[in-house]
Amino acid sequence: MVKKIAVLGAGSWGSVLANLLVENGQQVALWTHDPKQIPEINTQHTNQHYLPNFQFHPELRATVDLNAAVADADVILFVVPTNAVRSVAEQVRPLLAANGTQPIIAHAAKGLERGSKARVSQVLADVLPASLHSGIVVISGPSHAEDVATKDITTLAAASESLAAATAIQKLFMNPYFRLYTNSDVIGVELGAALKNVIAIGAGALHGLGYGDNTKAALMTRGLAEMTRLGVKLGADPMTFIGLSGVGDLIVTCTSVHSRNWRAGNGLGQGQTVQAVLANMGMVVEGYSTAKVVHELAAELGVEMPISEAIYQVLYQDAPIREVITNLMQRAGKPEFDFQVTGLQK
Ligand SMILES: NC(=O)C1=CN([C@@H]2O[C@H](COP(=O)(O)OP(=O)(O)OC[C@H]3O[C@@H](n4cnc5c(N)ncnc54)[C@H](OP(=O)(O)O)[C@@H]3O)[C@@H](O)[C@H]2O)C=CC1
Ligand SMILES: O=C(CO)COP(=O)(O)O
Repeated sequence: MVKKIAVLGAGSWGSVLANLLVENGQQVALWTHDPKQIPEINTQHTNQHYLPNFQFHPELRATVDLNAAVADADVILFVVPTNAVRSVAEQVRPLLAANGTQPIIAHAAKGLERGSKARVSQVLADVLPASLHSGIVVISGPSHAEDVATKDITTLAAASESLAAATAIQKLFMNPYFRLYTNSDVIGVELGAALKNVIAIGAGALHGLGYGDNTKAALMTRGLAEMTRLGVKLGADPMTFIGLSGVGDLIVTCTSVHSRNWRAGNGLGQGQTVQAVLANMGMVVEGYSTAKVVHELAAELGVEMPISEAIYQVLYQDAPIREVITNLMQRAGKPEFDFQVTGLQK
């Protein structure tokens, strides 16, 4: 059955997901807060700033009318940057009450909110009616918009406390090149997605500085160890970090030129300033604000996250990258595994 879906956010990921849903035969309203995008998306069927040289399905429609987008929607999918989710949800809340609808709430944002340190589903639960909370679905995994646009085979997790809601989202998105797996570990999936962006900035920086493959593998593997350490402390299942939203997304973000986080790091490695790389990206670099939240959480919870902390020092304290790498390598020796991997029997 055709579902009505409101996709909120017409950046690179929102417009590609909306386009995919149209191709899957769904009725989609792509909401943007920027009226300048409407003629381009609806008439030329492009979104050149966010997705150069890509032609959308002619039936994809964008709107600035949030009420029209969410009225009677079966699903509302938030795809704005993490730090914009709260303000968009606050605009949606009164519209839901006025329309008396009970849509599935989903999101595809990858970060931790500045200030509150909340995961995105926690932000949504903070703002939206309690009757919708248990059905919030997170979709996340190794998935650059640029590759999905060209129908590269892509796999994601659809995580929710409600298997019914996760399965409904899975069905809407699945097609011959896009495959979703349900997952009940919302905490782990959201943390994997958010924390890998910080590590990806580090991977880009190593590339920019000319480090080789051994160093990049070391960063990813030890980065994953500390992502898992913080995740477990916050209630995630450690197994989630070897899944799509952990190792999967870490690989794609730490190795792809499409990654905004990797490109930001690469610019830093080549000697650009933080301000310059952020200003020139023209798209969100989630790992920048998440690095600060991770710094705060790690200190608060007493979790050792040396790589994320080094990246924080580069981003916020002007620490020279080579110096933080030297400091990391001079740390005392330690065992490889310092946490218990549950669920695995000897
Ligand atoms: N790009 C990708 O490949 C993927 C991205 N993601 C995640 O999806 C989320 C969105 O990323 P992405 O699409 O890349 O981001 P972009 O920077 O490409 O686009 C963000 C969009 O959100 C809009 N926006 C920003 N602030 C607000 C606001 N306060 N109210 C309404 N709209 C707003 C922007 O509008 P404006 O043009 O006015 O700035 C823009 O249209 C991020 O959390 C990202 O990590 C996840 C998987 C893949
Ligand atoms: O999460 C992503 C790919 O899975 C997108 O990463 P970037 O935001 O770094 O482009």
